[in-house]
Amino acid sequence: MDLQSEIHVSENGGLNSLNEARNGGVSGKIEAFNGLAEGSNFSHVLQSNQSKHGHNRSLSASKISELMKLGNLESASTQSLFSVVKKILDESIEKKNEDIPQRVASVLKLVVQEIEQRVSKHADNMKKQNNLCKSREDRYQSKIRALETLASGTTEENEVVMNQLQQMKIEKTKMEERKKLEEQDLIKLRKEKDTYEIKISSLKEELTLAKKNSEKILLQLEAKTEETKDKLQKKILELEFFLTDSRNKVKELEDLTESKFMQWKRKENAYNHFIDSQFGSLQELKLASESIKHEVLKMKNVYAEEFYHFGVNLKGLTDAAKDYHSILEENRKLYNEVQDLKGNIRVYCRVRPFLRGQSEKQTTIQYIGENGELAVQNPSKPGKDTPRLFKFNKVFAPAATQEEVFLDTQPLIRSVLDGYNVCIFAYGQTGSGKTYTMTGPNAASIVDWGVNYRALNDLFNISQNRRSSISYEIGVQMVEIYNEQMCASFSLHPLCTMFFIVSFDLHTLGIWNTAQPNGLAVPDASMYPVKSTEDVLELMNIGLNNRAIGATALNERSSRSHSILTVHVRGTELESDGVLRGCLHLVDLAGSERVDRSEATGNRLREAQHINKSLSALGDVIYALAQKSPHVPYRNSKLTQVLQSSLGGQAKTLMFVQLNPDVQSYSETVSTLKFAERVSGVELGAAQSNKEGRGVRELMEQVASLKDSVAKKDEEIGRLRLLKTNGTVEKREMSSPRRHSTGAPRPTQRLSGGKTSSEKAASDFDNSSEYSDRQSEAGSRQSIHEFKHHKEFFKQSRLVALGGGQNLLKHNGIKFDLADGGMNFSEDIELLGFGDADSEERLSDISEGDLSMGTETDGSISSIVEYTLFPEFAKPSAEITEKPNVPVKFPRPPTKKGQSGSSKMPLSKSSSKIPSSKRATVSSSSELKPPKKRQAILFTYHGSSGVRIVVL
Ligand SMILES: Nc1ncnc2c1ncn2[C@@H]1O[C@H](COP(=O)(O)OP(=O)(O)OP(=O)(O)O)[C@@H](O)[C@H]1O
Repeated sequence: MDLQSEIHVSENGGLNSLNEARNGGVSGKIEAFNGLAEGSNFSHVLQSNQSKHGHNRSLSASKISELMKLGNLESASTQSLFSVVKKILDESIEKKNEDIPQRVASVLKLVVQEIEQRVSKHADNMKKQNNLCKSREDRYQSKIRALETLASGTTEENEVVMNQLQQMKIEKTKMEERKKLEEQDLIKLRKEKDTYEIKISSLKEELTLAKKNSEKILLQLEAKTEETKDKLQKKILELEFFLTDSRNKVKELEDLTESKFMQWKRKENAYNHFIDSQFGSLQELKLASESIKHEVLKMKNVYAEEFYHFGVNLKGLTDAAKDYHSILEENRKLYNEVQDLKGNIRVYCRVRPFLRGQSEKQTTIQYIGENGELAVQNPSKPGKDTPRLFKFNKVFAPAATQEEVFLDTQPLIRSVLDGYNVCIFAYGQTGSGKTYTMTGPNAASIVDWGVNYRALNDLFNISQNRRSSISYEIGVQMVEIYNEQMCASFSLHPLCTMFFIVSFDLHTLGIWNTAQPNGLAVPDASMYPVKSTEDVLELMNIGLNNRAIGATALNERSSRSHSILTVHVRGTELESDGVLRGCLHLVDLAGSERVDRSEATGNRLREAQHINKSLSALGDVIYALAQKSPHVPYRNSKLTQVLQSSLGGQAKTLMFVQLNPDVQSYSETVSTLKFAERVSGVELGAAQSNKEGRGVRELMEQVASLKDSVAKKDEEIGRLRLLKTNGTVEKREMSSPRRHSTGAPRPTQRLSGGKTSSEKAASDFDNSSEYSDRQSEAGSRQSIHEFKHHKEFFKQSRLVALGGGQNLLKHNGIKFDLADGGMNFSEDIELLGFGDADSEERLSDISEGDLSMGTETDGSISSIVEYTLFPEFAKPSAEITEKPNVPVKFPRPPTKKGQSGSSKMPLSKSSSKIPSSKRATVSSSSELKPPKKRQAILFTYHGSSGVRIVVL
C-alpha cells in the first residue's frame, strides 16, 4: 500500500472514527491527530538538527539509492519512508558516523519509531472506522430497500411505513446533517492532511539535505579510510621488514647458541674428565692424609711430651722471672734506699701538654724513656742542634694524669706521718704547669686535684686509719713570698699568718687567725669549726686565691709569688707515748722567666727581678750543696731561708721540673733541665725521723742528771783547784761547759772548719755577751737544742728564766751530746740546722734585719706555727712548781697511754688556757724575768709596725 492509499484509508478510518466520535469515540481521533502532529514535530526537530550541523553525512549511499529507486517520495508509502529513515539511522549508528552525533541519531531513531507506531495505529483506527461506516451504510441501504418494499404494501401499512419513512427521512436529514458535519470534519482533516503533507515534504527536503551531507561525509570518510589504509600499509611493510630482520637475528642467535652449546658440551666433557682425575687424586690424598694423621698423632704425642718438658722448664723460668722481678723490685728499693741514705734530692720531670690556643705544635721533647730519660732538641734547627739527653728519677709525659703523678709522690708524702720532714717543690718557667701539678686547675674536680689537695687528703685519711695506734694532729699553714716579703696567704694583710689545726679525736677543726701585724698573736683570734677535709680544702682555696696574680704576656694567670703550703704533723703513739713530728713543705715556685720575653715593666718588672733573684739564690744554694761547699748561701733570699731545713736538713726532698714543650721555650727548657740535673746530684744526707720515745726521754734525763752530777763535781774540783792555786775562783771558768765536758763531741759530717757542731754552737754562745754568765755547757746545748724545737725551747727558756740550767737538765729531757750518754748531739744539731756551715753566720745574724728568724730555724714562721699548733709544755717539776714566781701554768703533756694531751683537749679550751698573746712570743712578758739575767735571744722579729719580738 502506497502513502496515498494509506492516507485514504486513514481518511476513511478518520471518517469512521469521526462518526464513532459522534457516538462517543472522539478520543481515538484526537490521538490519531496528535500522533501525526508529533510526527511532524519530530521531522522538524530532525530537520533543525541536521541543518544545525550543516550536513547529513550519515546517510549511506545505498539507502539514498534505495530512496531514489522509490521515485517520487510522495508516491512512496509512509511505512517505506520510515523504514528508509530508520535504516539510514541504524546504519549511521552502526558505523558510528561522526557527522551525525550518536546521541542525536539514536534519539531520531526512537522518535521515528514512535512516529511509525503512532501512524500505524492511526491508520488502523481509520481502517476500523471506515469498515464500521461501510457496514452501517450497508444496513441502512438494506433497511431502505425493505421499507420501499413495504410501501408498496397496504396503506395502513403505508401510513405506518409513511410514518416510518417520515421518521426515516428525519433520520436521513439528521444523517445528512451529520454527514455534512462529517464532511466539514473531513475538510478539516484534509486541511490538516495538507499541512502534514507540507511537513512531510519539508521532512523530505531535510532528508535530501541529510543525504547530501551524508554523501559528503561519506566521501571524507572514504578519503580518511584511504589515508589510514596507506598508513597501515606502510606499517605493515615496516613490520614485515622488522619481522624479516628479527627472523635473521633469531637465526643468528640460534647459530650462536648452537656453537655455545657445543662449546659447553666440550667443556663439560673436559670437566668430567678433570673431576674424574681429581677424584682419583683425592682418593690418593685421602690415603696420604690417613698416613699423615697417623704421623701427626705420633708427633702429637711427641710434642705433648716435649710440651710437658717445656712446661716444667717454663715453670722454672717463671719462678726465675718472679725472682728476677722481686730482685728488680729489691734493686729499686735498694736504689731508693741508697738515695735515701745519700739523701739525694729526687727530681721528677713533667712535660706539659700543648694548650688549646697554641697553634705551633712542634715539640722540643724528642724522647721520654721509661727510666727517667729525656731527650730534647730544637726542632727549628734540626741539623745544627744535637739532641740533649737528661736523666732524672722519673719523667712524666704530657699525657700523665694527676693521679699518676701523685702515685709516685705518695710514699714520700706518707713518710711525713712517720716523722720525716719532706719538701716538694715545683720549678719551671712561667706557664709550664707548676701550679697545675701542685694544686690543679681552677675549680678542680677530684680527678684534677694536684699534689697539695691529694697530699692533705691522703694524710687525713691515713691519720684516721691509724687512729687506734697513733693520735695525729695536723696543722696547715700557707705562706707566700712576694717581692722578697713573707706573708700569709690566708690573710689579706701582709706578714700575717692564718693557720688551722685538725684534731680528729675531737672531730673538730679550728683555725686560729693569728693575724699579727706586729708579730704578736692577736687577742681576738678567731676559730672556725671545720668538720671535714672539704672545709680545709675550701680554706686552702681562699689562700690560693690570695696569691698575687698578675697578667703577663706569657701566662695570663701567672702567679708572681712563691707559695708554700706547710703541713705540720705531730703524732703521739698511744702505746709507747713516743712523739713523731713531721713537716711537709709543698712549694709552688713563681715562674722563672726571661724579663725580655715576658715584656714586663714597672711593678711586673720588679716582681720578675725578685723572682729571678730568689730562684738564682736557690740555684746558688743547690750549687753549693752539690759542690759540698763549706758555705751554703741560704740567706740570700727568703725562699732559700724557708727551704733551708728541706735542702740542708735531713729531709726528703723532691723537685718537680716542669717543662713547656713549645719551641719558643727551648732555651728556657734547656736551662731548666740543666738546673734540675744539678739538683738531682745534690746529696743531703740520710733523712731522719723526728721521733722521741719515752724510753729515750728517760735515758736522756738520766744522762742529764749524771752529767749534772759530773759537772757539779768538776766544778767543785775546779773550784778547789783554783782555791788551791789562786785563791780566787772565776765564775766564768768554773761554769764553762766545754772545759768541764766529760765527753768529746763527735765530729759531724756537715760541720765546717773541723769543729763539731757542739763546739761550734758553744762557741757561738760564748761569743754572745748575753751568755757570758751561763753556768754549764749543758745549759747552752739545751738552749741550742730548743732553738730548733720551739715548744721545748719555749719551755726551756722559761725554765731557764725561772730556775737555771741544772734544774732544767733534770726535768726536761734535754738532749746532750755526751760521749757516754749515748745521744748524738751532732745529729740533733744537724737536725736543727745548726750543723751547717752557715750556722755561724746565721747565729751572728740574730736581731738583724726585718725578718731574721728564718735564718736560724727551719722556717721561723713555721716555728711559731709549730709552737702555736702543738703547745707542749714541760712537766712541772718539783723545783719549778715550788718556785713562787711561776708566771704561767702550762697544761700537762700527755703522760698516760690513750691520753692525747693537748690534742685531745677541745681546741677552744687549749686556746683559752694559753692566752694567744703568749703563744707565739715570750720576750715581752714581764713574768719571764730571768733571775740571773740569763736570756737566750734566739730570734727576733721586726713587724711592719715596728714592734720587735724577741723569742727566748
Ligand atoms: N699537665 C697539664 N695538663 C693540662 N693542662 C696543663 C698541664 N700543665 C699545665 N697546664 C695548663 O697550662 C697553663 C699554665 O699552667 P700553670 O698555671 O700551672 O703554670 P705555672 O708554671 O704555674 O705558671 P706560673 O709560673 O705563671 O705560675 C694552665 O692553663 C694549666 O691549666
